[in-house]
Amino acid sequence: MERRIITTQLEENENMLENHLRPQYLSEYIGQEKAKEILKVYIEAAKKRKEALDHVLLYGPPGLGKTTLAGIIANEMGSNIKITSGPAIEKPGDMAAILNSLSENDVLFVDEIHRLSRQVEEVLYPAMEDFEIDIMIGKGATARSIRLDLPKFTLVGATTRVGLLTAPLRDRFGVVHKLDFYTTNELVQVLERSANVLDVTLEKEGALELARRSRGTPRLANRLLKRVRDFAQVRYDSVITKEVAEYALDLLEVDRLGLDKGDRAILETIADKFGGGPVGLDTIAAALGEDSGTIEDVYEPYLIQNGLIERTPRGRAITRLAYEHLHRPVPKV
Ligand SMILES: Nc1ncnc2c1ncn2[C@@H]1O[C@H](COP(=O)(O)OP(=O)(O)OP(=O)(O)O)[C@@H](O)[C@H]1O
Repeated sequence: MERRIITTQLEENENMLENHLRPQYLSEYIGQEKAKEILKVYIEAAKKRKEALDHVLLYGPPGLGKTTLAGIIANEMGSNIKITSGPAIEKPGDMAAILNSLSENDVLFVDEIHRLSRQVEEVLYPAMEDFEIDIMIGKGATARSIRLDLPKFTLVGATTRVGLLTAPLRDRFGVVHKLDFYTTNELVQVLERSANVLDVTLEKEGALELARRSRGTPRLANRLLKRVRDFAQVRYDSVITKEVAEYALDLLEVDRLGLDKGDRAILETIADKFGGGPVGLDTIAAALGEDSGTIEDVYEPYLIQNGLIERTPRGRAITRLAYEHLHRPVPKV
């Protein structure tokens, strides 16, 4: 399938924009009230005791603000943050080197932590528990391991697939929190904040239209805002009204539920080629010429969450709501 505007993966050049729009403190972080409340208490307690914060594991779909929250934790603690990711750390020695470079109370953020290899993960166990690492010195028969003390640090791990974490790693986090999709109202606040930073006028109805089509995800809301801003600047005196938002989003083929062409192709394929299902994931993938893992991880969660697709023991089936959304007659059973 072609490149998606609504993909939650970062696009080229988007990093700069993301950093620009990132809230710096808990008070600016919109929504996720439970996570904020818990973190506030833990952060205050750690600061009072002049200790590093307990290790924190954040999980949930991409683009909901895990990286942002890790940065906020460091800011609120008055510490520095080092950022890395599971796939970037290939060898146990790489992890040892990163840990060794930390200073007292630093935050180490490991994105996609479920992708650490077992050997790399094992370096983390004593580091997280006792702030120590074992390092091998020498080779062959003369090799021996020595124990090194580490500064007290806070590991903030993020994952979209918490089920893939091993039990020993998961158990070493003192705080484990799931981030939820944002409500439309919360996304309106995210958009209003971003519009301010980007210096574009966003009318309430325009914000609502964008929020509704952003799949509960701040990253998508910000991306759609940026695209629509381009339209508004070129044609509409830089004001994003409901009409401008609707016009631009329709042109971008992001529909009223936030679905794009790729999502609709999945629903249409199940409807047209497989009588609405149930049909196996691999069959759907083959019919679309798409990878089944991508369908399962990237497309399907939102379609299921919104009641458009059902998972049955015999495969995927589309729902009545999906037929209605596609403007097709619901088949009689
Ligand atoms: N609660 C929030 N309030 C305001 N803006 C937010 C919030 N959460 C996220 N954002 C914005 O959304 C964008 C994406 O957030 P972030 O990169 O933290 O997501 P993520 O969950 O870490 O995604 P990934 O796991 O894919 O890296 C950022 O630009 C950030 O400014």
